[in-house]
Amino acid sequence: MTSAELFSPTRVAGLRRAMDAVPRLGAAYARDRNHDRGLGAETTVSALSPYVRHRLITERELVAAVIERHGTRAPEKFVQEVFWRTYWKGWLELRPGVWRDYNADVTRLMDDGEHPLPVDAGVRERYLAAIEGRTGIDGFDDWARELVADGWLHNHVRMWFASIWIFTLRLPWQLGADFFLRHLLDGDPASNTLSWRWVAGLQTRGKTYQASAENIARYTDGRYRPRGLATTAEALDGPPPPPASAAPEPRPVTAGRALLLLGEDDLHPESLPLGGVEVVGVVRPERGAPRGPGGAASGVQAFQRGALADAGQRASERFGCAESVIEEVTASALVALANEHDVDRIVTAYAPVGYAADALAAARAEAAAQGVTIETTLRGWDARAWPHATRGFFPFKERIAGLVRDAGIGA
Ligand SMILES: Cc1cc2nc3c(=O)[nH]c(=O)nc-3n(C[C@H](O)[C@H](O)[C@H](O)COP(=O)(O)OP(=O)(O)OC[C@H]3O[C@@H](n4cnc5c(N)ncnc54)[C@H](O)[C@@H]3O)c2cc1C
Repeated sequence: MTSAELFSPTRVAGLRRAMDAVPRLGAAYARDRNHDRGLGAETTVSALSPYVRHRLITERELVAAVIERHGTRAPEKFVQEVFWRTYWKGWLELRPGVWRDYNADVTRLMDDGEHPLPVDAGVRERYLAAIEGRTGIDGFDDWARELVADGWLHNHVRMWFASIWIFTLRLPWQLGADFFLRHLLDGDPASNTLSWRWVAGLQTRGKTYQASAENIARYTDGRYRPRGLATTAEALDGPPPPPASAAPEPRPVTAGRALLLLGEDDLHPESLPLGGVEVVGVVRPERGAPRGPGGAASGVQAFQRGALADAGQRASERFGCAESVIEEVTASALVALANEHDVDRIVTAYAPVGYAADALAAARAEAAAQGVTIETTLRGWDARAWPHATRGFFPFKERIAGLVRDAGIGA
């Protein structure tokens, strides 16, 4: 099956998958989630990440659905996993320099060809063997091919893959993160970059993740038992993470007529906090953000485009106005549409650190110079959680029950 058959890029498809998954996301999830049984009926996890990543389904509605079904105790593990996503997003939001450094590293390590390859000839050979599934390492080669074909991997597989990439194949972690980001339908600047850093021992300083043949055999129900894996996993060297900056403040958007711009990070415009905004037109880019110098894989591009189109249609129905499609987010395209609709304001969901936010920031500065303001609106879910992503996940975890309550869930 192709990624398009496995993951249809619509909210309805996401909701259907969620309805099937929710009964399994209580005690069964806590017990079985580390086993990789692949995608399909036997999956031990939700496989909802492409939908959650683009907010075709919001974290809030997913957590609310599992708590409504199971109560608060049984789905604790699942709720925590959803909050890992929120935590990583907050952590990177408070330290955008880590994202800039990662991008600079990828640019430095790759040549500037149409299909970029590592500059270093020795790395290039091993890199190609790894991404084409030709290393001879049991499991790893199948996972590389699965990632390219399906656009999704189980969490445990991602951990083993990253660990083997870094400690057995001795490839730069940034190139593995880039390979993941370009091929995962859920490819996310925060969850991906910071998980790779975590495996490498850069995130929790000195603490690495070491894949072992026994662990892989156990959690793949004996399907794989790779030989020759690195027997040590010494943390990589790197600068300590910068101190946390201030979290973005939620500000009410100015009431009145405005265009609503959709972005691929938040595709549930129906639940955006829009206060007194009167949406007079919906704007969406035709394609999603690039995902690195090599661009997003074709399956990812198709998912991004489909998800944007799905949200555009819903928004246009919800707000009762026409939708305009622009090629990509640029000031010239947005200012022209603002003039056409006789408005000087465009409202959009807050774009978290990543490629889409970079494009938005550039367009915002240029549009302002031409008299069109782009205002962002931050969801309460992020606004309440991100300020707590200053240290490790464990202190953050203590806040989860309160954050769930503050989101009005289980009340
Ligand atoms: C090296 C590596 C790279 C990763 N890259 C990404 C990425 O680019 N995008 C991404 O969304 N996740 C990433 N993850 C986290 C995690 O593997 C996926 O979110 C998860 O496998 C998605 O499958 P699921 O929907 O079945 O998750 P479930 O177990 O069903 O969890 C439900 C939801 O919680 C969130 N979630 C669960 N586990 C994590 C986690 N460890 N970190 C962050 N969020 C989590 C996801 O939104 C997920 O859809 C990465 C993990 C590793 C180890």
